[in-house]
Amino acid sequence: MLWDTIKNSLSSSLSESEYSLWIRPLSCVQEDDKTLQIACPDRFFCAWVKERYLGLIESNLSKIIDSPPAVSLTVSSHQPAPQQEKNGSGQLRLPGMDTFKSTIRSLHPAYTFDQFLVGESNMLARSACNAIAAADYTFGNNLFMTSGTGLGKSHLTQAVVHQVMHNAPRTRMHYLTAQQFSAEMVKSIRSNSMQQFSNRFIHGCDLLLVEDVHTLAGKTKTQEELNNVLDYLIKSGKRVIMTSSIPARDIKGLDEDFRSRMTSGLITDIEAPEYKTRVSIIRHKAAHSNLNLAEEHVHYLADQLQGDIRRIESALMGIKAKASVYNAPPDMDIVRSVLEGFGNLQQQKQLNGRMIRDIISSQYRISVEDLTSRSRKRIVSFPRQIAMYLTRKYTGESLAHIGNLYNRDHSTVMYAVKVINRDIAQKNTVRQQVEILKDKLQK
Ligand SMILES: Nc1ncnc2c1ncn2[C@@H]1O[C@H](COP(=O)(O)OP(=O)(O)OP(=O)(O)O)[C@@H](O)[C@H]1O
Repeated sequence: MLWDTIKNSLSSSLSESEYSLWIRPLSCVQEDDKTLQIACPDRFFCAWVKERYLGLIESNLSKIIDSPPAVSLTVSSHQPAPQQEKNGSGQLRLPGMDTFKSTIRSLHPAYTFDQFLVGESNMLARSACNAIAAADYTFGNNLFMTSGTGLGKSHLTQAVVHQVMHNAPRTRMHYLTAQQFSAEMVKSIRSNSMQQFSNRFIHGCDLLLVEDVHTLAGKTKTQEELNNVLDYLIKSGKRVIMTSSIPARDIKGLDEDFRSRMTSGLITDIEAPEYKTRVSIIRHKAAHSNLNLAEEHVHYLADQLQGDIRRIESALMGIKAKASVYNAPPDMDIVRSVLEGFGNLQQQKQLNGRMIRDIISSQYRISVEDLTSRSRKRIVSFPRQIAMYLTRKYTGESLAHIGNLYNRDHSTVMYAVKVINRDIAQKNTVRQQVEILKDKLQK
């Protein structure tokens, strides 16, 4: 009862997506007239709810009860049971019917949800993948995930495969790259077995995961075939995840029908991890490889290595190797000498929020005072939103930090990023302006 009342009031104070994402999956395991025990689906979820929503839940509870609120969060002890055939395939198999086995390209054993560090930059992608793995349709049944290189697309995609193999081993999964799909299709055409090829993906698939779909640019026949497969799978409620290093709207040489089908579900962009997440990634990866790094080194690396997480991994390997050659714990000299090998550090370091603010100020001929003022005039608010969007995209600065540069809070930055993303998708003028500014920043 208490929990229902609190949920009702949260549903009116939070946005629909926030409510569905973070509150709906919670369940109340115990309540009396002054305490609530709430179960979250997993550890990550628990930590997130604790940080973001526990205060809100407690303040709602204190409005209903007289004593100080006592809310505890636990991880649900109810692990999803391995899915049965019915959940896995969505169809019963009759004797004699083709059983279509899964095809799974090789998996990295560490690309699991547990090993994936979460921050604002990848939170939505992680939650959506988790939902798809659990056959939970909160985010729909198909997902298009984009990011720059080394930001976790393959890691998350493989985490889904690992989890499904563990929890619902009878699910018929096809996990492959777009190039592999294309090569297999060509082989089938040559061997006159296109019908079997189509059947395997259309009738023998509960979960399709295709990586690097941007490589299909210009491959008309493969696009046509994959389009048919997607059409069937999406309409029949099967699950699909696709990844691309380029946003779908920017992939050249794509059939428009195919582009629109690929992006008919949730589109999520993983951004470069913000400073706090980089620190967690460095700590986690160092601990995993038995590398003892002082906090000073962790923060130095987080400051220097923005973007591509492979660079962090490579730096840690280098530090470990050098430390073992010198038979000494890593010190700042070792850390620095390893980073010297990462050529464009300097360039990355130069690009920061202040610099972007100055560029926007000169491009739009608006003073920094106006950009940081309370003015909501379009002539000021639009460049400000563009500046926030570009800072988010091209630096690892946190939402709060970017907000500070403009005397705003983190939610204003989130809103700006959302508005500009939407405008880029819908308005040519905005897309062109952003392209021109991106060029300037890259120079
Ligand atoms: N959030 C994260 N937490 C921990 N490790 C991560 C995270 N994101 C990425 N990584 C690690 O970074 C490396 C690169 O990630 P991944 O291969 O998934 O990137 P990608 O986006 O698929 O890149 P590409 O587009 O180049 O294929 C992997 O070793 C992965 O484990």
